[in-house]
Amino acid sequence: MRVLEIFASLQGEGVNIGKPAVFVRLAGCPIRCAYCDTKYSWDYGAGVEMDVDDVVKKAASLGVRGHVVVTGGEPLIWLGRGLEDLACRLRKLGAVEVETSGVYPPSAGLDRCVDYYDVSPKLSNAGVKAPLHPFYPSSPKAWFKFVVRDEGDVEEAAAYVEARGIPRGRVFLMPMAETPEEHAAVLRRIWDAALRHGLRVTPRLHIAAWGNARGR
Ligand SMILES: C[S@@+](CC[C@H](N)C(=O)[O-])C[C@H]1O[C@@H](n2cnc3c(N)ncnc32)[C@H](O)[C@@H]1O
Ligand SMILES: Nc1nc2[nH]cc(C(=O)O)c2c(=O)[nH]1
Ligand code: SF4
Ligand SMILES: [Mg+2]
Repeated sequence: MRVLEIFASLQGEGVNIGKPAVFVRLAGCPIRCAYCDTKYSWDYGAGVEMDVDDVVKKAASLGVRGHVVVTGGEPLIWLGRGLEDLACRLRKLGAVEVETSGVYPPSAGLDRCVDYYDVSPKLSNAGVKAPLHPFYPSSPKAWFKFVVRDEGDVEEAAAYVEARGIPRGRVFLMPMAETPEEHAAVLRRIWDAALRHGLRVTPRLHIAAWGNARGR
């Protein structure tokens, strides 16, 4: 598989926010959201070719235990091409969380080895067609992060959750931001709308601390 980076950091977003974790970022994404903060991951040939063995060895060598995040790009493009084996073997380091757009359902083999799906369904602010697969609203392992930049986006997220039967207790709103300044400004802009709709907000810890720096 093509691997962009393997690093240790704090999980910056979502249900596992704040946990020390090893991140494995796989290359390739066909979805191409307007706001994507990881555009360098889109190219299928980005990064370096590594076999699962080497990825697990490198991840283990960072010394962090307890939590692993597999992200991208869109990591599920690697279904049937090493992703299942990778997730199952990373589990010896800790709980496995997969960051995904939710467009592709997991295989049974992947689902066996994933502890959390951190799903980020795409609203109109992404400017792309990326329908959420119905697997996720009914998976007890799925949590949802909606990227929002203003009150209109919060309204759209609330309607989306209602329409797809996504359990509200598994939903977060997340500010669209790549700098600490934007992050604070967007939080202030969505704050009251989140309250009105009774939806939980996740900050982006790494953005607040470092901006959109690679390896953080
Ligand atoms: C780079 S994506 C990789 C995983 C997968 N492709 C996805 O979209 O969920 C990781 C997370 O970053 C979020 N994200 C990307 N760009 C962002 C931005 N500018 N502001 C806030 N969140 C962003 C995505 O929505 C997703 O939750
Ligand atoms: N600290 C940190 N937490 C993250 N959670 C999800 C990330 C991602 O890019 O998928 C990410 C990231 O890039 N950095
Ligand atoms: S699906 Fe994820 S990686 Fe792909 S463009 Fe959207 S935010 Fe970026
Ligand atoms: Mg990121």
